[in-house]
Amino acid sequence: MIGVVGAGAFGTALAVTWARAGSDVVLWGRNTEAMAAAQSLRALPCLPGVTLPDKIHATADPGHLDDCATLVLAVPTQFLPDVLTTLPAFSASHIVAACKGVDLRSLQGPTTTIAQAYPQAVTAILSGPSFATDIAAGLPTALSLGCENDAVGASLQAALSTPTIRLYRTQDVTGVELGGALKNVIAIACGAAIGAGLGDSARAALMTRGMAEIMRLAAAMGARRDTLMGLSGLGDLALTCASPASRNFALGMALGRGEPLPDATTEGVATADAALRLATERDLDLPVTQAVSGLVAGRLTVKDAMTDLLTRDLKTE
Ligand SMILES: NC(=O)c1ccc[n+]([C@@H]2O[C@H](COP(=O)([O-])OP(=O)(O)OC[C@H]3O[C@@H](n4cnc5c(N)ncnc54)[C@H](O)[C@@H]3O)[C@@H](O)[C@H]2O)c1
Ligand SMILES: O=P(O)(O)OC[C@H](O)CO
Repeated sequence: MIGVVGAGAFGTALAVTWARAGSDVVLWGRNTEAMAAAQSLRALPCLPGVTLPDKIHATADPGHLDDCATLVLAVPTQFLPDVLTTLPAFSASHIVAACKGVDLRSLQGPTTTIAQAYPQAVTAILSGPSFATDIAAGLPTALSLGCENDAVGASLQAALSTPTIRLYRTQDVTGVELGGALKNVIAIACGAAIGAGLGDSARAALMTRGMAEIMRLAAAMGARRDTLMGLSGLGDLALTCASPASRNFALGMALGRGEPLPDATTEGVATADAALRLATERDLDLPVTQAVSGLVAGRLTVKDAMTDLLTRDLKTE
């Protein structure tokens, strides 16, 4: 049985696809009334029009997660430590993070946070280009599964792949985590460029230089280059920087149009500052990330940010 913690858009979409593929799934959300309604109406408002298969048990009672050998945590990264301390201890042997961010307080990726709470469990990270709505609609998706323990990684890869979700496996957990987290920051930059009318060429430049920043920081933290050139990295960057369906890209577009910050809990907002701190500790320069940090905090306008980026010293590629 698979336990999914977090009945938001992504957790629900994953639960739906695994249930459709034949797994029994416990879908846990913190709101008792909302989860009782989900269990009886077989739907959740975060995924309109999607019917919860019978194999999903929607609940707000964490006791129902006790029998799950595998737990998948699909909550926003900045809330993960709270979720882990609020919930009772579980006996799950495998815990998979499905979050895309770096915790701003600890500067840790989700698997490290989980491993501290559950030292007995093997942790893994599931990330890659995927909109919850696409997964729930049964559209084809390919994701990266990062797990240091390759035997457990292989069993999770088999258990969590479905006819519509294909998982690729790697032991490079850091690379998968950082690829998914840092692409959100670059998506905000690209959205801002498009929202401000700076054009597709500017977006391509930001994607490319943003990818260089992702590689620079990730390599300094021990990630492998080929991981970042894979699904969680280049793949997710391509999706998120090109689609207004991305909350990070849409947030950037709003800022680019001169509107106030729409939602400070969007993953890329906190992760921009976390990435900058990680870079400062390593004496690395991340100019696009720095621009995003200034933009979301209201310290910079898009015009100022572009001027800063364009007037930097000229360099080799
Ligand atoms: N939505 C997508 O298309 C998508 C795709 C891939 C990955 N992700 C990632 O999945 C993660 C979750 O995103 P989502 O889209 O499901 O978000 P969401 O906003 O739809 O849902 C978040 C869930 O977390 C819960 N939550 C929020 N704050 C909480 C708290 N303090 N304590 C306990 N629970 C809390 C909410 O109630 C909700 O159930 C993020 O890291 C996101 O980047 C999302
Ligand atoms: O809506 P976003 O910006 O959180 O993006 C969703 C997924 O991460 C895309 O892979």
